Amino acid sequence: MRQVERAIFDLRRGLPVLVRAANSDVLVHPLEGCDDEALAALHALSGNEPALAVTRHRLARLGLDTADRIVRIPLDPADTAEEVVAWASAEKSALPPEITPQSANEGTVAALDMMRIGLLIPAAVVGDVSDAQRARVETLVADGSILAVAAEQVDAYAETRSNFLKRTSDAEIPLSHAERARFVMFREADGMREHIAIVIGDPNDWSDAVPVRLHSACLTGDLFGSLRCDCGEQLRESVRAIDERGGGVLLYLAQEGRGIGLANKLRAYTLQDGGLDTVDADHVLGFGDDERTYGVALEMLEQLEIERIELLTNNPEKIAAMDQGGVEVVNRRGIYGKLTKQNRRYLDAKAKRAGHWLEDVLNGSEEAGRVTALQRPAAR
Ligand SMILES: Nc1nc2c(ncn2[C@@H]2O[C@H](COP(=O)(O)OP(=O)(O)OP(=O)(O)O)[C@@H](O)[C@H]2O)c(=O)[nH]1
Ligand SMILES: [Zn+2]
Repeated sequence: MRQVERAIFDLRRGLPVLVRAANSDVLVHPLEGCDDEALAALHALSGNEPALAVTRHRLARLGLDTADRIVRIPLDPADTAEEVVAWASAEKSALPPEITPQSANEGTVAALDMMRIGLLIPAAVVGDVSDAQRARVETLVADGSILAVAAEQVDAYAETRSNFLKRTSDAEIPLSHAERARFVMFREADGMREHIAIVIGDPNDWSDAVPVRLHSACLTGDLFGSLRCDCGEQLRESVRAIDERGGGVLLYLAQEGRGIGLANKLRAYTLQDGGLDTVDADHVLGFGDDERTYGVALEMLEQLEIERIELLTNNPEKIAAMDQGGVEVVNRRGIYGKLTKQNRRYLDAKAKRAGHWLEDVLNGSEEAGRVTALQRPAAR
């Protein structure tokens, strides 16, 4: 497991790693930091012509469909790094017609899984190690110049990494909107991410269906009051609403940018400034509509012994995730930020593309910045 974490760390630093797999060992260079020199080095060291590995979301942006999760686009020695980076992440980009994407081998799939876990753009240049180059590559692995990791270790890591949340510490933190608040900190097993449960009030006094907010981190909105989204107001209003309802829990989840990370969210914002909506911008970078999963939230609720909830959300996916995880959503409560000229397009896309219940905000009939008094049954 530690080897996988080291490999992700190297990829984040822009260094190549070797992924060992049954059919072929694969040398991987992350897209970020990929220049002509890196391309040439990968070609020379692997002994094979490199390929560009991308997700099916990215391939769709290039106008091609695939049933595979990850594909490889074969590269030619004449292709420049600039072209390769554009095929992987530029808004307007097309592959030369003679290029046909191929299924990705096991090592390549593992490589892209590491990119996603490391919150990098999910794309890489990869080269299968030839028999002629094997000894040279092994020398570099043996002397520590290149880190090697097994594809099956990556699979195991991706499946179990968020299991076994460790409760690390907690403290009373009176908040302006909820004086009786306790921050309870959890750390994922691999130590990479931390999540916080803000426990409001006394659990003994909570109503049978505990008011709960699952809040995905948004540094720009939560902390700086960005007008591009509604997160900051939703956060503060949730705290106030939970307190008003006799207490409950806000889970502050380390899922910045719907799970793509802050660096990629900023890239997505720049793409949106060029005209794309929030979902299409993520697709351009190779991500799906929403990269979040809620296993961590379910585990936190389990550790807090919460089984029945009133969920503060406008997002049907969150209700579905709780249902599937065995937490009963007895009721849903809408929670809205202010409609601004800067966030209208974002909220509109959330409603149209992801089915969020935001029609009252968008048509102006909902009082801005407040939690609604509406008691809508959970949509199932
Ligand atoms: N990728 C991406 N993420 C964004 C964008 N705008 C906001 N976000 C992120 O979207 C997430 C919003 O999270 P939440 O407030 O939990 O929720 P939601 O899915 O809108 O659902 P509810 O607020 O519960 O209705 C945060 O992680 C933000 O950082 C964007 O344009 N692109
Ligand atoms: Zn936000």
